[in-house]
Amino acid sequence: MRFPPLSNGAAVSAWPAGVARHVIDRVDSTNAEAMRMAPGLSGPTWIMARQQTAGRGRRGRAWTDPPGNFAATLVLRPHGSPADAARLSFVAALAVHDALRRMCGPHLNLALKWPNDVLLNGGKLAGILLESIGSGAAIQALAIGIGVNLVAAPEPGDLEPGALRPVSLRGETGLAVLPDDLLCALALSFDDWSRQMRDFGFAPIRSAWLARAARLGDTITARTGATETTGRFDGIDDTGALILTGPRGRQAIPAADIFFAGT
Ligand SMILES: O=C(O)CCCC[C@@H]1SC[C@@H]2NC(=O)N[C@@H]21
Repeated sequence: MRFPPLSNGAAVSAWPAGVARHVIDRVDSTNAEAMRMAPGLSGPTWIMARQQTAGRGRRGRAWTDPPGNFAATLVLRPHGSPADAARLSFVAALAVHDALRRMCGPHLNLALKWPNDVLLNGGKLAGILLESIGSGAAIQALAIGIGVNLVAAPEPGDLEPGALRPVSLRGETGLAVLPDDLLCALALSFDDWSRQMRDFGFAPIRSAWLARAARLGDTITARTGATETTGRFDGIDDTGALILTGPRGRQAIPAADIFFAGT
């Protein structure tokens, strides 16, 4: 099937073999729908909604997306360990980055922010939320939810103090990318990167992610609950934890929100 070239980002028609897709007009959250559908799915499936009424973000935050923005969830039955499942968030961030570059061109000023945001011109363009059915060694299904502000970004006043400026692709560049086209590009890109991880492990994912990382080598702050750690951002380890080097030496931080000075 060929999508008509309605956007000024390149239209994408190919779709990875063995992967299903469901497109829904309106749903509470594609991640919630993924959890409901997972028991009946026979293989990897992308669920995309044209509108979400109760989109969810990381750490219990809400995620708003009007029609025209991208909201989709990939449901997988992960074969590896729970740690491998967590590493798929880096695969997803790389896939979003590369799909947008492929559609919009190499000059699109994209970067990745740990753990898995995609930035455009330094503002937050896309977020990723991993949720699972089952836990530990018994993960039955993994939902990788991806939201991209293609046409509109939330008002900064609706966000928590210190949150990165939200941006949209259209607002920053004037480019129009259709959610259906991005879904195809993203599904292909995710397929490529997840094969890399299956065949060669996390090392190539880690290096590709670091090559696209924002503020590598800069001083940043990681906040987990009431605990704040400030230090030099020295990369990620082989579990995907953030490496910060500060007055207390080198620390690996498995989960946090990070803040850049001056944003
Ligand atoms: O807080 C974040 O940065 C993560 C946002 C993830 C939003 C996406 S939109 C598609 C999927 N469905 C949801 O309810 N959330 C994710």
